Amino acid sequence: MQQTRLTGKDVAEHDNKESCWVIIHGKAYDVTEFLPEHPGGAGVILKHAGKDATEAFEPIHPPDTLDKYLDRSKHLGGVDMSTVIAEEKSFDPDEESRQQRIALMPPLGKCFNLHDFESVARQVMRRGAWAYYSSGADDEITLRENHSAYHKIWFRPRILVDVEQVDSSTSMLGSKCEVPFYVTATALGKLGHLEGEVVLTRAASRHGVIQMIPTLGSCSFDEIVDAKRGDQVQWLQLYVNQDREITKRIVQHAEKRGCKGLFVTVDAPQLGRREKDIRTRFEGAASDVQKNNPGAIDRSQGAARAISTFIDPSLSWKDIPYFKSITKMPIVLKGVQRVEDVLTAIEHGIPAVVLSNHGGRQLDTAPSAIEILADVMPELRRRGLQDKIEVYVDGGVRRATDIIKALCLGAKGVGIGRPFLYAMSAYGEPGVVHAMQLLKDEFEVAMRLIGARSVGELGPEFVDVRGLSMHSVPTPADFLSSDVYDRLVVPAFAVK
Ligand SMILES: Cc1cc2c(cc1C)[n+](S(=O)(=O)[O-])c1c(=O)[nH]c(=O)nc-1n2C[C@H](O)[C@H](O)[C@H](O)COP(=O)(O)O
Repeated sequence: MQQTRLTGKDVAEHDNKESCWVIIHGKAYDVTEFLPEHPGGAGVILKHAGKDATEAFEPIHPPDTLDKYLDRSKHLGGVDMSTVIAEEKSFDPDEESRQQRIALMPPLGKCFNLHDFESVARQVMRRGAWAYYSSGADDEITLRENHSAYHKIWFRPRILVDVEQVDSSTSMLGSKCEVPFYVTATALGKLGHLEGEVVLTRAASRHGVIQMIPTLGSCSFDEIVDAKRGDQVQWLQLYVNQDREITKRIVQHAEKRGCKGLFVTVDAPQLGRREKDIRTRFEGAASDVQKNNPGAIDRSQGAARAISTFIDPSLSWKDIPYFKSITKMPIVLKGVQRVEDVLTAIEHGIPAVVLSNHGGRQLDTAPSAIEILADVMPELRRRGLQDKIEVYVDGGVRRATDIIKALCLGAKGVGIGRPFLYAMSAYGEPGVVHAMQLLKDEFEVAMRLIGARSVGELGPEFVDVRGLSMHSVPTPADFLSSDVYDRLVVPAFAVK
């Protein structure tokens, strides 16, 4: 018997803290009891109480979230959407000018490097989305050091080597790949593009690039795996949940779906304070709540805090045997930041680490990954341990020369985050495909010019790192990346 469908009026009657219903994708849900548990605070839900909340829900939560985490008794059934009164969209001058910029944006062919995508994305993305993607922690010193550290390394090019054939292929975690870089895990892909992470999946498959699937994707894990083509390699990035049963379920499902590596993020017992994200979200959420309820400012500390309260801060070396007991996938520690921890990882039988500071989004004034790499590899060689572990780096990689410097210093591969997000947000899948092609083209030229024919030929003799550990030394003016850098701001005064 056809279940009677609710009307918009039925739902609209439940528009408060005592009884809060919302509509998501044409179905009604009673989220009253969930309000105090919502990581993003009750305010963001109450703003949509009694209404269609699909637009706000979409970029932050994979479609299967409610099926997975909201008790079935709270699923109220379908809503006759013809009876739902669409919310009046108040005039948003920001959105108006954003649409004008989109109409005037440069064609994709005018993007010649990864910075170009950052520059365009900053103009055409919604403010909150840009803030979430671009932000680093605190003063964003590490965010900027990640890229400028590469400018403290100089090449020692070799001449009169036959470089007619250049081969960029390599292997990472035992998987063959066309290029020595991969798409690293970045959350909330639908903030930048309606389709979210599957755009990165499809683009990566075009170039034989490995994709690391984020725990906090906007797309569900299965949507991202279903989007892969052929024998495309995917890894899983894991934020460890305080509920180890949930973690076990996620990991074993990823292994069953063919993931070739488990990247446990270890630099985020709590997500960092990214003030651009907080400032944008705070303005959005708090101003409304403050107006009608000054006492209860919405405490959503930006999207980052809103999505990460499940992460287990008690994670420690003691948990390594647990991970080995629940999966056969190689276990990689992502976010290692000192030599001693690489050595401890080897002692625990960990096959690979990612030297990373989370793109400068966690501990500000943590060193760049490339600087740590320059410490780690000589120490591993000194102890005869260089073949015991694969070392990856990520953070601030914007040129193929950055990738080559990392390979020369002993990295097995390089993760890239924001550039592919910006390319996706500004130009969709064609943008990401173009960004990857630009990197490939740059790689071929740079390899020829330093006199190397394959990734295997690269070594420390090709680089001079004497300037790397001097933090105060001014690096050459890097106009392109400083021009696209979105400076931090201070609180704005009201306009009379
Ligand atoms: C840019 C970005 C990075 C995130 C990211 C989201 C964004 C928008 N998120 S976050 O929401 O929690 O911070 C993740 C994440 O889900 N998990 C993770 O391990 N790293 C996350 N990272 C870090 C990422 O995996 C790389 O370490 C970092 O992006 C490399 O720096 P670049 O962006 O400069 O390439």
